[in-house]
Amino acid sequence: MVRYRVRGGNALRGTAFIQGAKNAVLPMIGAALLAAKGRTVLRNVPIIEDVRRAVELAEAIGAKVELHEAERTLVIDASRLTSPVLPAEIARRFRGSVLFVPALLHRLGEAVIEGVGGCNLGSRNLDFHYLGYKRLGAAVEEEDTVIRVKSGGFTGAKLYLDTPSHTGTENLIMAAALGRGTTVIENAALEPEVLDVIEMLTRMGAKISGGGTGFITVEGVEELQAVEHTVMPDRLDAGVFAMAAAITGGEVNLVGADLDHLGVVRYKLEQMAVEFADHGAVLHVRRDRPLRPINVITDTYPGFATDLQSPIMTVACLADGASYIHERIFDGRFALASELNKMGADIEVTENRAVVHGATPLKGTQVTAHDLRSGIALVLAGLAAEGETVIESGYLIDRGHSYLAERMQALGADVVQEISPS
Ligand SMILES: CC(=O)N[C@H]1[C@@H](OP(=O)(O)OP(=O)(O)OC[C@H]2O[C@@H](n3ccc(=O)[nH]c3=O)[C@H](O)[C@@H]2O)O[C@H](CO)[C@@H](O)[C@@H]1O
Ligand SMILES: C=C(OP(=O)(O)O)C(=O)O
Repeated sequence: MVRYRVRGGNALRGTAFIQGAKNAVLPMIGAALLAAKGRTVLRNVPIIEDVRRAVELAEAIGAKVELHEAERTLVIDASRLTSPVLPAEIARRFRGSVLFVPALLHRLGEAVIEGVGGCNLGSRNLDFHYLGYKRLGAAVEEEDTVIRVKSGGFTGAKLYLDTPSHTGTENLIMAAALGRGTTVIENAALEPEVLDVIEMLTRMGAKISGGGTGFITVEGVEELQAVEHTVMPDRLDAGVFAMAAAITGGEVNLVGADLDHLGVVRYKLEQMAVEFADHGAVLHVRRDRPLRPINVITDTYPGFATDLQSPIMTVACLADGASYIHERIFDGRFALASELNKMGADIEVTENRAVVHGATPLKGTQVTAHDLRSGIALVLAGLAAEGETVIESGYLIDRGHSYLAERMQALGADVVQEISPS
């Protein structure tokens, strides 16, 4: 059992190093498995539990993978894949497991999906993925909880997504990249991580155009080569550290954070009284005026990232007045509200809308992380609370944030990770 203990009261000051992006490295591991020869090298890899699970899953299907933690580097040799089965005990522990399907289809002609995990946020459908594979020529069979996809090679087609699914876009690009002919994907995701994956695939030899326009064209090629690629910085990790400075009235330098990647999140934080100054590759963040309340509507990029909705809910607790939050991406992403209420917050939730009545002082207590971002949002609450906040399960936080306690301590926060037998 992993738990975090946080003692509040310190304004964060100093320098934090922003990790590589979880939501870019996971599809990149999937992309590395498309290369039948050579070794892929991924740099700036975040040392998070989801990456550890992805390494285990890649090994379970036959790849040879080395995770060099100190160097934040992955070396992947996918020259021999041996099993099409994505075993439930690993695949159900993270969402990124779904990104291994295209490589299995290209390399082994079959993928057996015993389960896909990820944060529990309400419905997390995969119909766009399966419908897309079918339009490219695959057969999809469902037997109880197991899904079997078979393909004797993909043929280009016109695809569309009802909404711009992040992993759906990445998977259909990877499926089309080694197909025959031209595929067009309409209403494709615009997230910076998707563009970084396209950059890596292009370096591997894929022919992809229209990234970032919502209208992607893929010309299939015969093979893809193993390459070296540096994972982009994690905009969600950067957003969390910016909010940690904001909630404590601190001042931090975020090395590697890219202000443009924050999209609307930047403007919402500015409206709350957070100041940003871009010094090249270092983002300076401070807050020294009272926090103002905010209206947030989550959306796909460049709208307000749903993954930062929980953290900003915590910050809103300390703003004087009512903040309104409308969650539009997931239908079950407000489990945080009742945990914050245990700490003294006053949050009302009606379906996918929340009203945060601030400012309410927060008091440390034992709280539950229901998912990765509600977990990190509770760490933020702990930083601003009186007394000690204990958050379980810390594993969920470690799924997406690397060396959290160490990086928070470097800013003067009292955050400790505790590991005990469960
Ligand atoms: C590993 C990864 O990259 N995870 C991110 C990815 O998740 P993920 O790729 O799973 O999120 P999607 O963009 O696919 O899902 C968003 C919404 O679309 C719906 N949908 C999606 C696919 C589909 O086939 N059918 C369907 O109905 C889902 O139920 C959900 O309500 O994007 C999310 C939204 O930005 C982020 O919160 C996650 O951090
Ligand atoms: C929802 C998230 O992740 P995943 O899709 O990996 O569950 C997240 O990162 O907040």
